[in-house]
Amino acid sequence: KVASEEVQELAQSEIPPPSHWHPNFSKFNYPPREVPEDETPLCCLSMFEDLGFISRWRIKRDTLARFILMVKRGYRNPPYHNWMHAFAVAHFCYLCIKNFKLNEYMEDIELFALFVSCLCHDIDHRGTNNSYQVASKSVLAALYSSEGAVLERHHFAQTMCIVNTEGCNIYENLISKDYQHVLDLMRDIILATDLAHHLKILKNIEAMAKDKFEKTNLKHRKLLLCLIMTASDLSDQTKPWDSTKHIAALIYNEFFSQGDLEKSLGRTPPEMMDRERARIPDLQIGFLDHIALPVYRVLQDLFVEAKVVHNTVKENHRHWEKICALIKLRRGGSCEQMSYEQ
Ligand SMILES: COc1ccc(Cl)c(-c2nnc3c(C)nc4ccc(C(=O)NCC(C)C)cc4n23)c1
Ligand SMILES: [Mg+2]
Ligand SMILES: [Zn+2]
Repeated sequence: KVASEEVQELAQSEIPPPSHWHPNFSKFNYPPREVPEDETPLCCLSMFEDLGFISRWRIKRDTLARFILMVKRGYRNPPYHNWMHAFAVAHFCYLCIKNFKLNEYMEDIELFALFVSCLCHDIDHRGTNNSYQVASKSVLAALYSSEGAVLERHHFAQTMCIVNTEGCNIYENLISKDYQHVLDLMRDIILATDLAHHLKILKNIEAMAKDKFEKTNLKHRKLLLCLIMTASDLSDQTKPWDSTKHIAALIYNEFFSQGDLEKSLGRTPPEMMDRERARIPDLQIGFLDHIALPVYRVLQDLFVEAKVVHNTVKENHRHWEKICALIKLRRGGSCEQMSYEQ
């Protein structure tokens, strides 16, 4: 599924240092979506190299090149859940590993599994959510609906297909104990990207942040892996307003397309997916209040370096509040759908 010339070209390219991409590439305010899509595979190599994974895990260059290109090819092109989302998620994870010095909190193999899971966590996403899989009786629902986390199980299954593809197994030089461990870790981490799972363990994460984090405590390390995964998955909210506003447009473009599909099935979509009923600023304020802010608040409780990240999310929340106030003001006048230009 990936042309060998493309693999050879990537495998033989010199791996640029992080500064090649931007002076702030390793800082939290750098927006990874600025990297041109056709340069993202080489940028992934820069991150693998900078994190020391290539030498630590004896990854062959052409295997890594083929793996990255296969993962990139494994994504479809819905408005939001495409390769650039996965690349942005992996970049935020890279920032956390470097800026929080996660190697002092986690084992090397856990960080390796986490970073690779970020790249793979939404593979073959169709732009529709778990409840739509069940409602539409999709093949994925037939396969996985009894256990829940339908999409996430599929993302993991697709990832395993790539790992098991000739010439793509980046884990081929791990000793067998580590090999099994890294696959188990990827399964747990990718399944943890289901927001329902995150909401289930958030209290435990907050309790862990109140206590002293114990590196020797496997439960603490598992909770931290899930927290960094979710914080990375939502990290578009930690970037400057212009980027966040653009992401909201992509997300609701995807949500409203699902709503249209649900209507064509004769069903009533939830309000947030119904283009006739959704009020995006209100929905975004709700998402930030109930999902995003608690994630970056507890991240800041654990890592003082996350303060700047939490502050940016709060600033984006204020932007949505201002838009809401403007709409209410205007509603006094005409109620035309206004553009959210700030
Ligand atoms: C971590 O897994 C996911 C999976 C899918 C998505 Cl789209 C997201 C995600 N990433 N950014 C966003 C933004 C900016 N707004 C969102 C508004 C609502 C929801 C949503 O699913 N609400 C359902 C309720 C049961 C929580 C998700 C949103 N979201 C994250
Ligand atoms: Mg997902
Ligand atoms: Zn995602």
